[in-house]
Amino acid sequence: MGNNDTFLERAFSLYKAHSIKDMENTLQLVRNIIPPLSSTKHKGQDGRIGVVGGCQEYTGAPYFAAISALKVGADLSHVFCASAAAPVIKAYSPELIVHPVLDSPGAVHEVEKWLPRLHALVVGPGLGRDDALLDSVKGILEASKARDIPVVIDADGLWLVAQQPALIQGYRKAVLTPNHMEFSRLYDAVFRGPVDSDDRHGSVLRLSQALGNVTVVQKGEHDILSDGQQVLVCSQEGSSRRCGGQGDLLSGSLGVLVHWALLTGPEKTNGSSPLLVAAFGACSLTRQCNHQAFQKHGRSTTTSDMIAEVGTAFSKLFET
Ligand SMILES: NC(=O)C1=CN([C@@H]2O[C@H](COP(=O)(O)OP(=O)(O)OC[C@H]3O[C@@H](n4cnc5c(N)ncnc54)[C@H](O)[C@@H]3O)[C@@H](O)[C@H]2O)[C@@H](O)CC1
Ligand SMILES: Nc1ncnc2c1ncn2[C@@H]1O[C@H](COP(=O)(O)OP(=O)(O)OP(=O)(O)O)[C@@H](O)[C@H]1O
Ligand SMILES: [Mg+2]
Repeated sequence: MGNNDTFLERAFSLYKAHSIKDMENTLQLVRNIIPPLSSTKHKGQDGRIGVVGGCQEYTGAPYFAAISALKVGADLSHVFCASAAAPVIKAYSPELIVHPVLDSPGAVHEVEKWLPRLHALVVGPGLGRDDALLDSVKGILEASKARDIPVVIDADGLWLVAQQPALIQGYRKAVLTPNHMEFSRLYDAVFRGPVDSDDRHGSVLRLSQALGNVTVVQKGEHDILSDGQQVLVCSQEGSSRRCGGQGDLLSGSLGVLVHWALLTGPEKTNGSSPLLVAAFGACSLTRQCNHQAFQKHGRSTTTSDMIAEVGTAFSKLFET
């Protein structure tokens, strides 16, 4: 019995040491995709990101995503939202460019006009599930694919994808960031059966493969990421505090990192998919923000406290 305990402890610490080494290797790849700060660059070069989301009920989520993109290092951050949400989001922040277009009849055209000027779209935070709005978002996704623009799909954007997986099937520049519920919903929609909760790695791998190698990030106690070939695990230490909005910080950050990763290309990511490396970066960053904010605020930590940590968390992880 005693021997067995020692064996298990050793096996566990070996596993832990191995995974810490893996994490460190992958963090190094994230560092490789970060563009240097330079006085010769013009505004916009480090990223122009669009967030599609925000409706009468939810204004926090698109704000969190869009401000996170800026704090990570994008130069410009746009929000395309329903008209009722726009004044609220504008009032949170003078830093965001807010377009009250999503519930207008010409929504797809209004967003399409901006697409040539955007490097990546984050679709879903605070979008809601109104059919007319979702129908416009379907058109926006199709227009983005036609222009080869990378898309991060989160929250109610994943609700739409679960209704119509064909929308992103085979689109290699899509990253899906489901939480526990959103993952089950997607899995069930694609495989017509429940997730095997004992095999999270296999489930994420299979879902990515079935969707034609879109990148899937299953958030949870450990984040499991796959592009249908590799599976990565992000166990960066966070905290036990699970306030709403942490996922929005993740998807907004990922919008910028996806753009940077695609600019850099696979030569600098050691053969791993640039999108997978970007996703690992966003997961590590979100969890590190959570960790730092919790050190200061404990149980009262909120997503705004985490956003205040983005700069120092980023330096600690990626600029040391
Ligand atoms: N301040 C805001 O405006 C916020 C708005 N949000 C928006 O709210 C809308 C709905 O998002 P939801 O995430 O609630 O999506 P869902 O409506 O799919 O609900 C997810 C449910 O799953 C539960 N859950 C989460 N993790 C679980 C786990 N490990 N095991 C069991 N249950 C679990 C949650 O409590 C929640 O009730 C989206 O538009 C989203 O962007 C959220 O982003 C939170 C912040
Ligand atoms: N049990 C956990 N322990 C540590 N970190 C976690 C845990 N669960 C989730 N996280 C982290 O919190 C972040 C958001 O994940 P979460 O599952 O809360 O997303 P979400 O439900 O989409 O959030 P939101 O409220 O913004 O919609 C991710 O970075 C994830 O790694
Ligand atoms: Mg969410």
